[in-house]
Amino acid sequence: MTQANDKPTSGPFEKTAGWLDWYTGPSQPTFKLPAGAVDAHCHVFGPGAEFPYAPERKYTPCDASKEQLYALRDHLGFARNVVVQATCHGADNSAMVDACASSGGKARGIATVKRDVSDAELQRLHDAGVRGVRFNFVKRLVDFTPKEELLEIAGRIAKLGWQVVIYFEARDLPELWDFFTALPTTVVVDHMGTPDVTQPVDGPEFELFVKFMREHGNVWCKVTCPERLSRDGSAALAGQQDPYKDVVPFARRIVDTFPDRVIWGTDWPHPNLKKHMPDDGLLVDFIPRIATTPELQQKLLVTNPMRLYWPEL
Ligand SMILES: O=C(O)/C=C(\CC(=O)C(=O)O)C(=O)O
Repeated sequence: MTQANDKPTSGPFEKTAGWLDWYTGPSQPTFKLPAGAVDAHCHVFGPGAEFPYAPERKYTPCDASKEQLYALRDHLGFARNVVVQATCHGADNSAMVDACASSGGKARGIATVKRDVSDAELQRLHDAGVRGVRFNFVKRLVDFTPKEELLEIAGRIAKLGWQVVIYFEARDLPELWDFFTALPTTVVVDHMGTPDVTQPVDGPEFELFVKFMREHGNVWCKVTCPERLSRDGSAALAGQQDPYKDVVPFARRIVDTFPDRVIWGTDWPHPNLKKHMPDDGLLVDFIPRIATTPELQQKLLVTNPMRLYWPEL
């Protein structure tokens, strides 16, 4: 049986130089997740031998299979996953769809689609558990797609009741504002809009993000990725119970201000981290530092993601 500490493999592909593999042997979290908790942002990679990486990809990861993801889910104490299509698979959603389809209803997916996707394919994705598309504006990950093409896709998926997940860098929010605020769906922002956490939490950059959420009730936020955003050097490793201190004020502000529009996820297998790979057990222990009461934790981990991804339950 696959365990959460199985070793990563890379199949027929050669990993990007300097690639950090996901952490094996994650610790048992001290924080006990509420029953029914959802890991609302994670990925599967390949395995490349079965689901080849896309020719247009900007990085080649180590494999991170559905079995390994679900072993981690069980180890950490989550009940469900939302599997987000990663750019290394381009618009070929096969690995993500396969993960959802074989989860016994415990996983939903976020896909990448192109303008030429057929209605039949959208319906097939829906039937497999897909509930949204991701628009990625992070320049190191994707080539530019014209906004009118994305708006056309958003209009079509809105009819299925899907959401749009947006991934962008904070400095690009002013330029993307008009486009984001024109989206006709629920909009879910990855990683708090990737703030520069060396700036003040009430400085102009993060104020703009808070204004974006305050003025647009359809905008939700993943308070994820302290390990990606942190600049203070304290990692969730070796039993460290107080890592990523510089990210805490940002995440806590969003959770306190918009408790009904926040969700959380591991971001396993943590693509493209450069300095360290976190122990996912310790990442779970980060949650009570940003959602500081049982009520906030219940909303963040259960009520909110269930409303977004399993509204029928
Ligand atoms: O886990 C994430 O969200 C982050 C990624 C990879 C990614 O999103 C992708 O490949 O689509 C990143 O910042 O490199």
